[in-house]
Amino acid sequence: MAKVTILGATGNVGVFAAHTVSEIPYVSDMLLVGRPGREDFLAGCCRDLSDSFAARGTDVRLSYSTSLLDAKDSDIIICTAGVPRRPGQDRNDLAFENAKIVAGTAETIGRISPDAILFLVTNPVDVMTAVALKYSGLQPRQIFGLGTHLDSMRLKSLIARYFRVHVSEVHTRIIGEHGDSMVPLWSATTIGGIRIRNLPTFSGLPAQEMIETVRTSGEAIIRDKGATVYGPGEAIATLVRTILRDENRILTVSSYIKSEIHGIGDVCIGVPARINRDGVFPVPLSLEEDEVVGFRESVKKIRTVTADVMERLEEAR
Ligand SMILES: NC(=O)C1=CN([C@@H]2O[C@H](COP(=O)(O)OP(=O)(O)OC[C@H]3O[C@@H](n4cnc5c(N)ncnc54)[C@H](O)[C@@H]3O)[C@@H](O)[C@H]2O)C=CC1
Ligand SMILES: O=C([O-])CC(=O)C(=O)O
Repeated sequence: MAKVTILGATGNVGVFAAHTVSEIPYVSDMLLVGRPGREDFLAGCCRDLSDSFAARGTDVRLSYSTSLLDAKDSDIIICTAGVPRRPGQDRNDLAFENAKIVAGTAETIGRISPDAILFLVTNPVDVMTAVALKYSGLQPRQIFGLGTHLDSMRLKSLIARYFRVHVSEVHTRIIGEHGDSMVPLWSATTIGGIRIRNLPTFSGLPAQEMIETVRTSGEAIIRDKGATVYGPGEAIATLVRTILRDENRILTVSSYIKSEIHGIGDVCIGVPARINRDGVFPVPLSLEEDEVVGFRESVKKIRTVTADVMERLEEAR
């Protein structure tokens, strides 16, 4: 049984993640952490969630706090704390402001919960994963970000609809930045176990259009309804379940790579990783030529933003 803590629990993503994560049978304790001044909202969330537990027969000890120190002894800490982008902004525009929040948070977590797995959702998520890794002092296997998992799910859904098959028949991945430079792996995309490129209908697939839809998906949802909630909330629960049930699933998350992909490394970025109770382990893989080129570009971009943020953080401290 496990204790899961959600930081930023008064936010759009945090509130819904509390609901999805509480459904996982291995979760015995859930702590919602918000900022001082938000006690009434947090208390209300706990009461509201408890009602849903009664309705569905869930047995989770639920509590809230405005002190990060109560996250002590957590098995998994999910960080959704930070500012979201507004319409017209890029995720990278949030980098420094959110890095300040994540760096301080990670330092405390490294001290009070050295065995925890720290799961970053805050954007820009690849950069936040690197900041958390540096400031927490935890092992790379203990730190990961939602990365391109949600993008991969968005593409999976578009492909399933195009071919009129159940989503479970589609396997696909997007690697690289959770952002504009993301790279779809058509070489690793299958439908019913058959490589998508071997299907006669592949030639008619509007691949570029699909990727553009995925790239702009978050922006479009934010423009229309203010925040992306259900997609990230369910994706968060999938990852928490994978860890707690020790499933060894291979999901595409932001993780520190040394040189696993064509010798490219020393960066936190979206890559396929084996995920289990011990954490997150990037899977070495070979890509096709055009995919390597795209991945290198994406790594270069993330490295630049990360280096800039790290430098500014050091100056500000
Ligand atoms: N990686 C991904 O796929 C996704 C990432 N996100 C990111 O998650 C983050 C949260 O998004 P929303 O819940 O929509 O935002 P929100 O504004 O609804 O909630 C933000 C939460 O962070 C807390 N917070 C803000 N500033 C803080 C500070 N200085 N110290 C401590 N806590 C602070 C707020 O109190 C609130 O609980 C954003 O950075 C957003 O871009 C959101 C959706 C998907
Ligand atoms: O687009 C955003 O800012 C939120 C996010 O990362 C997503 O839903 O993919």
